[in-house]
Amino acid sequence: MKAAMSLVGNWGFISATELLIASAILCLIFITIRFYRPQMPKGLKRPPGPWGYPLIGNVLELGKNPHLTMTQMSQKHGDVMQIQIGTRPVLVLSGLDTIKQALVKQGEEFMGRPDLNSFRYIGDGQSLTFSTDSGEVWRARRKLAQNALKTFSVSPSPNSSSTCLLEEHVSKEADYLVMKFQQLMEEEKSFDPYRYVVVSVANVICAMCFGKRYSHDDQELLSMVNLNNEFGNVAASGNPADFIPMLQYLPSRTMKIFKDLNKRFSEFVQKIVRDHYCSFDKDNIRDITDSLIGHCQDKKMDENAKIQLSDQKIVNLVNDLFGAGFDTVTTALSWCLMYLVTYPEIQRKIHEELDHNIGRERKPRLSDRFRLPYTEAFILEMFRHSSFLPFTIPHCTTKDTVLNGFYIPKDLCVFINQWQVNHDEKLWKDPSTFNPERFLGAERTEINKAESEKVLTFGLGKRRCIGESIGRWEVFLFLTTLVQQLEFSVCDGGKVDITPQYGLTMKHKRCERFQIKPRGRSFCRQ
Ligand code: HEM
Repeated sequence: MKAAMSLVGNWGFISATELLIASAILCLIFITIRFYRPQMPKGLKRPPGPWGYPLIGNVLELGKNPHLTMTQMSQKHGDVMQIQIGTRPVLVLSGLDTIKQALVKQGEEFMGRPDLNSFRYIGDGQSLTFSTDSGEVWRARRKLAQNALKTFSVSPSPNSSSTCLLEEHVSKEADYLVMKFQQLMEEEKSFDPYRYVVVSVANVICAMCFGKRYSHDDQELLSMVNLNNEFGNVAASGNPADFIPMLQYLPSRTMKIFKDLNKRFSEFVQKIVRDHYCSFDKDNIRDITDSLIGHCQDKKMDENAKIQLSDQKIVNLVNDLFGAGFDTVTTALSWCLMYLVTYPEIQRKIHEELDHNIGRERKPRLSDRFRLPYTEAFILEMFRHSSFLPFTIPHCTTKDTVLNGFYIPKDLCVFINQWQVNHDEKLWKDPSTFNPERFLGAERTEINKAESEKVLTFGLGKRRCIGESIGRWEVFLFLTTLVQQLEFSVCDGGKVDITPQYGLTMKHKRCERFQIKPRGRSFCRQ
């Protein structure tokens, strides 16, 4: 996700003066709040949780891997736990049943987004994903985005034998990657695949949003990819003003960089939308944006202003889809490659399955998913084991409610610990072992649906990822095309480091020692 903002992180960059002023004021507020704590409704309890310090709350305990610490804390305090990050109380939900109860059964109550300082700068506060709006306008915009994704992905491909546009774009990019990796092997003898995967995935989104594929050396595309990575790096260090709101009034270097990057990203998207506006399915989008405008704007507004607003919504839409759709898919694919080289035996089984069911002559297609259960199981296990989105995007409550007998007030920030669910010993045998077979049915010829549905990667309920199908399909098609034609390893049989580095999307350490061996006939385009 573009806004790879970590929930907490390295707070070492607050200056001593910032800290002193804020401490003094906040100690006072803290004491006042403790003294005048609101009364609990009768018969209900406050969620349990660890005791925190004034001003910083539990920040020190959370350390460098908050998903692991919160998992440990939840073992002591339970699936509904309240912690304090800075001055902000945060409800942390663990356990698949509790999370389903909150996000699905009580979906309306847990669907909000918190008013975090950083979120206000993403897409000028108009983002579908991050804005605090979860009412009528948000619903219309989510629908618009879902329709746009459908139009851009599953529509039949007019110019090729592919079954849909998505298959055509991914297949083309995956072919290019095979060719690029072969060329890198010849010229450099080893390479870092991430640098090339990221551009290919960005290209798929570009093709879907703008109907245009960029060359891998295109400066415009490369600058956007770099911008997004820079954004991820800054955001991964965490923004203290999100959790100590008072800090937003003090000058902050992180916030300045954050605003600047957001502005540059928006300008980039606006430029490409202007350049490629003619390739949008405007009638479809305008129909929906018109009804959206009807909800939120004065109906007497003149036509020009309506069109402008419509275009503005398209900019926001592209901003949302681009941001959400390319970092996630790139990260998933690069985790797949890491697991392939870490477990050569598993890679061999995927090769066997591909050879047996597709051969090496025909290109893999999306419809092959059901013929390749082991490969599908591998992808599921990658999602589960890496849990590279350890938390969903933060939620917040839209009204006072009760969960598992605990009183939960309106506007409380809620973290959903996906990592905990994916490593819960009550749900998984040996959760720390990477074992795709856990997802195969008794016959080993199909995926065990009940097991696969326990993996939590795309969130649940009203805020569930709208790009889930596209994300899964992209990962499948990129992976099968690469693995059908190439065998991956690292130089000298070396090991790679697959320890996740904390962030909203957790990455592994980059590895420049990848090697490939071609596996027979290749049908790459030159
Ligand atoms: C492997 C790929 C992907 C993963 C793991 C993933 C995961 C997620 C997660 C965890 C959320 C937050 C859910 C929540 O807050 O409860 C999310 C939201 C979202 N995702 Fe994805 N995603 C992926 C790919 C995509 C793609 C390809 C697109 C679009 C092109 C997309 C668009 C979105 C949008 C727009 C939201 C915000 C939904 C809302 O707030 O209503 N995602 N995704």
